[in-house]
Amino acid sequence: MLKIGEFSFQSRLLLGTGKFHDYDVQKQAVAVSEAEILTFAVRRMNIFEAHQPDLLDKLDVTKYTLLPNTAGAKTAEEAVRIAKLAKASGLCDMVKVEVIGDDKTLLPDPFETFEACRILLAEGFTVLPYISDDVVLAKRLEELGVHAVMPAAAPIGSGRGIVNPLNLRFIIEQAKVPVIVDAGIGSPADAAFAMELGADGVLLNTAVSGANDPIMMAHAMKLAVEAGRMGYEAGRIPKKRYAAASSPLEGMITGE
Ligand SMILES: CC(=O)[C@@H](O)[C@H](O)COP(=O)(O)O
Repeated sequence: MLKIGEFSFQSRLLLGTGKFHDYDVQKQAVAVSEAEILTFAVRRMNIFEAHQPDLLDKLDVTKYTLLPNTAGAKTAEEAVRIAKLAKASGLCDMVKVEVIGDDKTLLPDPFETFEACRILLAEGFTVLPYISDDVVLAKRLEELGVHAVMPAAAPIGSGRGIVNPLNLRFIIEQAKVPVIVDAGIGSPADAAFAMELGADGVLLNTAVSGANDPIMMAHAMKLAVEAGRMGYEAGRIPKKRYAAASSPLEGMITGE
């Protein structure tokens, strides 16, 4: 069970709704993923600007928890404004805080992200900041009171997978709130690896929407997240330098 603030979920896979070429494919991909949390960029929606499309048009939104995100914000003030607009539109008051600090890498601005989180927490939002895999920032945000942290595996849309597993592991080990690995996941193996590291969930978009078969990939991601989690809970064997026989002659049950 994934618990974020007051909310509880069976699924540990969070899905982005953008960049699908076809809304029917998006709908089917969302369904087979069995994701319960869907995120979308408020600024790309017609609630923000009338000419924008409705990314959720084909989806039965009553079946999901909608996680508005503040993509497109470059300052704390913009992120707060977007979050408030989403809330005023009757959407969930859980918000993914995304404040981009660099246009080329789309990496988040830690200072503006922190400030946006401070303001939104004071206003009663359930706050999930998207951050780099910065161990100290994750800690500071937790102390501030955020409800989850969302460190990037790699830059958004890069599909590079987990570039710094050690940092993610440090973030996970110290965390007292859920850690959801967000952005840069390229394949089911990446998603399973994040879960095996001990992440509480994975958020991804491009790996599914950009796949040759987004519906099959959504299914694969669901299985990968479940398998990774089970592997983590089961406890993997330690890595050894040398071989250890699979059928040793001594020290095992003999049947006598
Ligand atoms: C949809 C969303 O919130 C993205 O900003 C998110 O970070 C996913 O990134 P990928 O597209 O790399 O999975």
